[in-house]
Amino acid sequence: MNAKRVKFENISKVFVTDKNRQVKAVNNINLDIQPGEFVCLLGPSGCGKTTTLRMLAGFEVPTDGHIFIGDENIERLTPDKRDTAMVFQNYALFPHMNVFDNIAYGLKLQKLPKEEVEARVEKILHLMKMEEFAERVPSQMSGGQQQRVSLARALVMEPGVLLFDEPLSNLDAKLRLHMRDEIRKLQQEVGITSIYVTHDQSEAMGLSDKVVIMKDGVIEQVGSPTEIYQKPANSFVANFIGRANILEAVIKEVGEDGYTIDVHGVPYSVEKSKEYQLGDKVEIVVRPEAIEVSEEGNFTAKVGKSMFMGAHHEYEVNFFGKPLEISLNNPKNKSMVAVDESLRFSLDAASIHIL
Ligand SMILES: Nc1ncnc2c1ncn2[C@@H]1O[C@H](COP(=O)(O)OP(=O)(O)OP(=O)(O)O)[C@@H](O)[C@H]1O
Repeated sequence: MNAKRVKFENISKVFVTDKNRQVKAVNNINLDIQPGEFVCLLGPSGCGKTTTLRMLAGFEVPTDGHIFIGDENIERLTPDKRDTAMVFQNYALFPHMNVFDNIAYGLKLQKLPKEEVEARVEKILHLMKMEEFAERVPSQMSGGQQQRVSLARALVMEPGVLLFDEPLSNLDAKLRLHMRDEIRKLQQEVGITSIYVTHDQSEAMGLSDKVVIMKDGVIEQVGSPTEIYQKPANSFVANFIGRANILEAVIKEVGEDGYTIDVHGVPYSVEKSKEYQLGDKVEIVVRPEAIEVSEEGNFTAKVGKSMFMGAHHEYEVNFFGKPLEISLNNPKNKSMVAVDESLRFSLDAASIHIL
C-alpha cells in the first residue's frame, strides 16, 4: 500500500452557530504524521478531535491553515479525491447489500473492470478471514462483524490514509479489546498511515505509535504512549492518562543533566525536563505504582483508604495534608495496612518527572 504522510499546518476551525455565536473547535494546530504511522487523537468530549479528522477527510472546511496528504495541498479537493477512507462509528453499511457488494461499492463507483473488483474484494475478504460472510446482509451479522466489513470496505480502496472515527464505541468491552488487536495487526500488515479518534485512553495507548492529546481545540502533547505516560507535558496530560500524584518540590541543586529536588525534606536526584533555577518551586508527577512501600521508606503517612483489588492493592494516604495514591503490585497479605494505620514508603526517584 502507498502509505502517505499527513501534515496539518496552522489549522483552525471556527463554527458559527444559529445564534451567530462563534465556536473555536480547533485552534491553530500543527501535526506531522509519517507514512505508515498509527496516530490516535485523544481528548475529552468537545476537544476538537472529530473536527480535525473531518477536515482531513474533507467533510469540514478549515477556517485557516493548510492540510497536506503526501506533497499535495488538499483543502480544495472533494472527499472522494483525497486518497482517504473512513471507518465510522455506526458502520454506515448499505443494509440491502450483502458483504461482498458493500465492500465492492467504492471500486464499482470508480468504474474498475469487474474482474479487478472481484479480485480486490476477495483479497480483502481473505486478509480479514471473512470469506464465509460474503453473502450475508448486515442485519445477519453482529456489531463486531459489521464493523469488520466497514474496515474491509475502507481497506479495499487502498487509500494513502485510513481514518477511524471512534469505530469501536458501539461494541461491548470484550469485543472492543478483540477488535482493537485486530485493527492494529491488520494496520501493521498492510502498513497504512492511520488516524484514529477516540476518547478511550487504553484504546489510544494500545493502538498508537503516536498519541496526540487535545484539549479545548489545542494540542497539549504529541508523543509515543510511553513518553506521554512517563513524561507528560503538563498536569492535564498527567491526569488524563492514567492516574497521577502531583506534588510540590524545590530545586536544590542544578547539575549538567539533572537536578536534586527537595520533596518535603527528602532529596531526590531526577532527570532534567525543563530549565529551572536553584530555589525554583516545581510540580512533580509521581505515578501511584512508582511509590515503594517499605519499612525503610522516607515517609510515614496515615492510611485513608485501603483496597485489595486482586492483582494490586490501592492505598490513599494523607501526604502533608493532601491525598496521595499508592498502588502496590502483587500484594502479599503481610504488606497490607488498614485504614488509620501508618504506611512507610519512598518515591522511586527514576520515575519522578518534573512538569
Ligand atoms: N457543526 C457544528 N456547529 C457548531 N459547533 C460545532 C459543530 N461541530 C462541532 N462543534 C463544536 O466544536 C467543538 C469540538 O467538537 P468535536 O466534535 O470536534 O469534538 P470531539 O473532541 O470530537 O468531541 P466528542 O468526543 O464529544 O465527539 C465542540 O465544542 C462542538 O460543540
